Amino acid sequence: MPAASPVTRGVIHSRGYATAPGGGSNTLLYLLGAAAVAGGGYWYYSAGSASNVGKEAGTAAKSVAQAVKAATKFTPTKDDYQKVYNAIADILEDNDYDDGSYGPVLVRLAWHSSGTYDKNDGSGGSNYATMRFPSEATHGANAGLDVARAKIETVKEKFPWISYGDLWTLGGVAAIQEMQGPKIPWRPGRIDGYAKDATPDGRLPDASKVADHLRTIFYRMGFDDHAIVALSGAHALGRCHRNRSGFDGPWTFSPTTFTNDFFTLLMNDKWTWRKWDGPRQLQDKTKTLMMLPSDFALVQDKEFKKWVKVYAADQDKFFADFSLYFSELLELGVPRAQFVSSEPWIMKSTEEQSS
Ligand code: HEM
Repeated sequence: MPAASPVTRGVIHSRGYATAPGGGSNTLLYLLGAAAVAGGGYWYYSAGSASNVGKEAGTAAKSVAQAVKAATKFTPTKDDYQKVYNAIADILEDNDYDDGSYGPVLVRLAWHSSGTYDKNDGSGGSNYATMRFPSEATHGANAGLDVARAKIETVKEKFPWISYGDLWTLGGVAAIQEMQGPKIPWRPGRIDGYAKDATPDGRLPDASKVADHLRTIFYRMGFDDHAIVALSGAHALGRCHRNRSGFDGPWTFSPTTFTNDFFTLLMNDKWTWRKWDGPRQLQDKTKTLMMLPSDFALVQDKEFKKWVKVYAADQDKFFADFSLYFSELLELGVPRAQFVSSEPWIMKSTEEQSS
């Protein structure tokens, strides 16, 4: 257990919003407050996807009215969040998309919406779902995540009371669990912020860079070397897309199942630089799989490599550590007081529910 994780538990980075979304008198107060500024601002209940940016004040006021009505009537319970989880699980599989699942790109959405956190000033993180705003959605690192946001918007339509921050992070949780990964402790409480909360470009890692850069980026979030390696194991899932990052191909032969294959392949395969017209990346001997320069840095750096070896040899250990760090990642930037529960919840997988 990576008990010494540096992401300090219990630190509250309050940004001045005293509300628990989805219910209670705090929420109502917040809603009414927001109604007062609806003309000028963004509203956490309204459909705040990037395409809606700049909607008329009248629409915002209408959304506010609906939200006030909803909030006075409805306080979501854990069961309600489980229903959202199930609805996300329902939209994952699609044989016409990539390797047959939206799971990997939803994991990437959850990670990119959280990994903007800066522990030095408490800005960024999953709280305000600021990737809804063009100023953040257009960051190079977020290329392609419009696909994930549009897909999960179909769930938001069914459960309009959930905040985008909660929805996107729950999307990552559901995707990992449904793709046979570990349980990811999660709890709701994020609220949707405003365009002014959007983070500057450059907070997410650059795949063409190596160990020093990874440390700069992840230490800023409050993570350590151990966490960097564990979290990178998510690259067992999904693939790179030429029209998104410029890189190309999957990391493993089972990109829709969560495994420790990223580490076993990294340790045991022979990786050579691919000769092509794209950005520098490595390929395996079958020329099917790829590694990014930043992935390869994990076996070039002695400290990182220690953990790569551990995870290549022990999938259970990887699952346990990944679960802890991913759960922490998804809570970055959220004031403790906002969470509706003092402890994270374990959401049931669809498999468990059917057995
Ligand atoms: C360590 C630094 C990291 C770098 C430099 C990096 C870089 C990238 C790049 C370039 C892509 C390809 C995007 C595309 O072309 O579609 C990608 C995809 C992905 N990343 Fe990372 N990543 C990092 C860490 C993480 C972490 C911490 C997670 C989650 C815990 C993660 C999860 C994913 C997933 C699941 C995909 C596949 C998305 C898809 O199939 O559409 N990555 N990453």
